[in-house]
Amino acid sequence: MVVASTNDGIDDVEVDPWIGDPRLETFFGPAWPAVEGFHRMLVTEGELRGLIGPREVPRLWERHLLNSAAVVPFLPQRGVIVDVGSGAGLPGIVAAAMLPEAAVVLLEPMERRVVWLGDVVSATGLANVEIRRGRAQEMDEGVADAVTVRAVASLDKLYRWTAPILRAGGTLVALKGERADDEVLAATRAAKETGMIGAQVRASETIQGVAAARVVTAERGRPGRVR
Ligand SMILES: C[S@@+](CC[C@H](N)C(=O)[O-])C[C@H]1O[C@@H](n2cnc3c(N)ncnc32)[C@H](O)[C@@H]1O
Repeated sequence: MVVASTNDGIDDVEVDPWIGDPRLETFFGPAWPAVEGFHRMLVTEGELRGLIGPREVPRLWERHLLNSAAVVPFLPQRGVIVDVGSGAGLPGIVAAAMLPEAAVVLLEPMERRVVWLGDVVSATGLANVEIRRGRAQEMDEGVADAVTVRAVASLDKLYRWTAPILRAGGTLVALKGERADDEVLAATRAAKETGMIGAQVRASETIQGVAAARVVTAERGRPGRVR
């Protein structure tokens, strides 16, 4: 961890080691201006607006923005993606920036966070984002080609909440941590009951040297298909 001493070591400030690293711009490509703008807003306003803790600021790139980018390889280039429990906009804003031809719906029940998401969309100019205030259980049925989710609920709950949102053949893409395999096992019954099939834990790489994210993917079964 990089630490900058601002006052004879009395007031040490942790610095994000990714600041100024050219590999970020290369990795994000055309999405870079929007992702960089989003990062800037999180740094300047994120803590103040209660979206991230102070300790997260120096970890924004690796733990949050690159981690969010890890869902993109499992998402369709076009179609409707619903990000359930967007919060600060993770992974939904990053996915929208990287998939400009997809229509991304950020679903978030908390008013304060909905306002923030609107501010982010205005500031970044992302034209492919719709913000909806509400809970997953209240969302329209069968509308999504994919659902993304990070840090919202256990996988068994996510199956129950998101299977109805997905069209048949649509994919749930859930960022999970170390216990991803255990969660898949624990959700076996919920998978059967909700018609979610083919759950897999995938290691998703972003930039070389960054620990791969663990992503659970599962598909909403098509009627009549053998599981
Ligand atoms: C811990 S935060 C995670 C936010 C963001 N996905 C991230 O990774 O930083 C969980 C978010 O899920 C939202 N949430 C909780 N229950 C929900 C539900 N039933 N449907 C949709 N969102 C929900 C909360 O309001 C909150 O913003």
